[in-house]
Amino acid sequence: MSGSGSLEITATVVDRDVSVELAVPAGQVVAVLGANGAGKSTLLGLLAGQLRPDHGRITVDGTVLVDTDHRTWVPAHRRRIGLLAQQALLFPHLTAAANVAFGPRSQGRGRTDARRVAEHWLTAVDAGQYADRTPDQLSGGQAQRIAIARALAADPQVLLLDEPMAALDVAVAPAIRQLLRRVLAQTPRTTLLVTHDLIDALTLADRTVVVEAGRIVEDGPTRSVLAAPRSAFTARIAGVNLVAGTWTGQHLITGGGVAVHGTADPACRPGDAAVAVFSPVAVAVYEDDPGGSPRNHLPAVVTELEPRGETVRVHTAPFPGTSGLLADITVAAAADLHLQPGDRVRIAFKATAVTVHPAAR
Ligand SMILES: Nc1ncnc2c1ncn2[C@@H]1O[C@H](COP(=O)(O)OP(=O)(O)OP(=O)(O)O)[C@@H](O)[C@H]1O
Repeated sequence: MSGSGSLEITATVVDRDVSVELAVPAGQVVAVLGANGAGKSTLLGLLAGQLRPDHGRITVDGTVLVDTDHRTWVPAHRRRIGLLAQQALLFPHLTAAANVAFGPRSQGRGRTDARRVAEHWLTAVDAGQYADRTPDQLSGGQAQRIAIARALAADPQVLLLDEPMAALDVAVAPAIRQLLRRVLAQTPRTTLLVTHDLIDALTLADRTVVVEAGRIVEDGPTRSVLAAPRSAFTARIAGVNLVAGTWTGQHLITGGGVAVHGTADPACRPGDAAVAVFSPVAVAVYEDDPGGSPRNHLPAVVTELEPRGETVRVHTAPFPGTSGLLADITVAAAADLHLQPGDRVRIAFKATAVTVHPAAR
């Protein structure tokens, strides 16, 4: 299998007011975040060949797929770009195995060879037992596994995932997320993942771009974008506390030796890079050691007090593993503590308010 390719796109779609420019090195997984109507699907549609830009150029590994200046247009079926949508969209009359073998067959592989590729990917997505079922005999989660196998069996240079967990039952989504994480780690593949879910971005993506009103307005390592949001959209979904470290089996430990206790995603294994996520609302601020000793309490230095209506957001100084923690406390509590930037405080948060997730590479 030849694997992934580097991607470059510059494109404008005038009537949608979308104008994007993005370069993705081979093998990188990029989360694409943005509000409804921001232009995420338009970006995927341009790459998949469902939509023509008014102006633009798209290349994969230097091969030109679209170039409006030279009237170059490679149709969707001749691009090695796989698209996985919210719905599995399997061919209803074909078995799961035949659905997965479809890509290799249409690329000219023989029946036996295509069948072998299909078996490999069905096993990779833990769906070997469904090989002979037709889509009407599969649950939503099972069908999405088959759709992932079908997308990967075609060995795309670029994989486009359009909210692949959004249509699934909340109970099934974590298993599919874990599966995507596993298959993307086994064979690095240039991937664009459209999602509304912070945890998808944190656990699957090396890099996050945020689209707002048809433009890419933020671009950077996922944790930095989420920890220091600059656009209104990211501020709404992010503004969370993130602490990066290593999962020991009992807790997360930062590079500086700070332990954070929380509920770990079952995919976390001892020794793995991990990230603890918790809301500023769950964080309390004390002058001294809090009594009753919540599991997590740390020394911190106040850097900024940000009034937010009924609450005050307390920003604290960075330490290894985090760009600084946030605490949302009441105005009365902030007044009682006489908080000032530069104050040394203790911050505390319950382990039950913290979730720990495997971190993207
Ligand atoms: N088929 C279409 N024809 C014309 N305009 C469209 C079409 N689809 C989307 N648009 C417009 O293009 C802009 C970008 O929409 P797009 O669907 O790419 O956003 P999105 O970020 O994917 O949103 P969502 O999260 O709701 O899927 C919006 O202004 C939208 O109204």
